[in-house]
Amino acid sequence: MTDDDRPALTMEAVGVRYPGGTVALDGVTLSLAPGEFTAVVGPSGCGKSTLLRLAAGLLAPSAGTVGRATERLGYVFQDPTLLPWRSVRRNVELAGELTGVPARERRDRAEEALRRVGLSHVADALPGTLSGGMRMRVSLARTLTGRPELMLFDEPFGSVDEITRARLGDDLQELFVADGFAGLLVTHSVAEAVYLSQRVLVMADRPGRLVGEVAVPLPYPRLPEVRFSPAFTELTSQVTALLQGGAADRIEVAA
Ligand SMILES: Nc1ncnc2c1ncn2[C@@H]1O[C@H](COP(=O)(O)OP(=O)(O)OP(=O)(O)O)[C@@H](O)[C@H]1O
Repeated sequence: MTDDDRPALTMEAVGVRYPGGTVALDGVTLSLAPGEFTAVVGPSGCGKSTLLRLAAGLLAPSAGTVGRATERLGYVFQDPTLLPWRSVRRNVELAGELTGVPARERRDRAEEALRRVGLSHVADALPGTLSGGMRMRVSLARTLTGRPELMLFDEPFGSVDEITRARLGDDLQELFVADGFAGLLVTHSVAEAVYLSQRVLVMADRPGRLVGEVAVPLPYPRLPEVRFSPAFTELTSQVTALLQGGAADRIEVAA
C-alpha cells in the first residue's frame, strides 16, 4: 500500500533513555514490510509503548534511527479517547477535522468507516451510551478515516471482556485483510499476538530489548477454531518460551 517497496517502518540500533536515566529501549533493530502485521509481546514496563511512540514519531530516539515510508499513520490506544459530548459520527469525523479534510468528504468517510465496523445504527448516539467494545470500534473507525498505511495498536482490547476481545480481534483481522495496512500490535496476550499477526516480536526488560521473534505462517483469514490446532499451540509455546527466557535472563543478572 505504500508508494514503493520500502519497509513501512524501520528501526536501526535504537535506544531510548528517558530523563531521569531509565533506559527504556536498547539496541532495537526491526523492519516492517508494507502490509505486514507484526505483534509485540513482553513483560510490563519493557518498553512496548515506547516502541510505538517512536514508531509514530511522537518520541525521538536517544540513539539509532527510525524510518517510515508513510506519514499516513493510525494510532489506537487501550482507552478509546472519545469526546463524551460529541455523537459517535462527530467523534469519527474529528480526525478529518484536525487534518483539514473538507466537510462533505469527512462525513462520507465517517459513514463508510462506521459501516465497516458495524456501527451505522448508533451514529447519532453519545459514546456514554455504548458498551466498551462499541466504543473501541468507534475509535477504530475514527482511525480508518485517515486511510492509514501504518497502524499502531497499544493494547487496544485490554479493557474489554474476553468474548468481546475475540470479536474485536476478528474485526481487526477483517479490516487488515481488506486494507493491507502494515500493523504493529502491542498486546499482553500471547494467543492474540499469534492469532492476529504474521510475526511475533518478543521483548525483555531492563533494558527493554528484542530477544527473539516467531514467524506465524498460518493463512488468513484465521478462524477462531485455529486456536485449537496443534500448529497454533506450537507457535504460542515458542513465544512463551522466549518470554520466559527473557525473564530467566533477568533473574540471573539480578542474582
Ligand atoms: N515519560 C517517561 N519518563 C520516564 N520514564 C518513562 C517514561 N515513559 C516510560 N518510562 C519508563 O520506561 C520504561 C518503559 O515504559 P513503557 O511504558 O514503554 O513500557 P511498556 O512495556 O509499554 O509497559 P506496560 O506493558 O506496563 O504498558 C518503564 O520503566 C517506564 O517506567
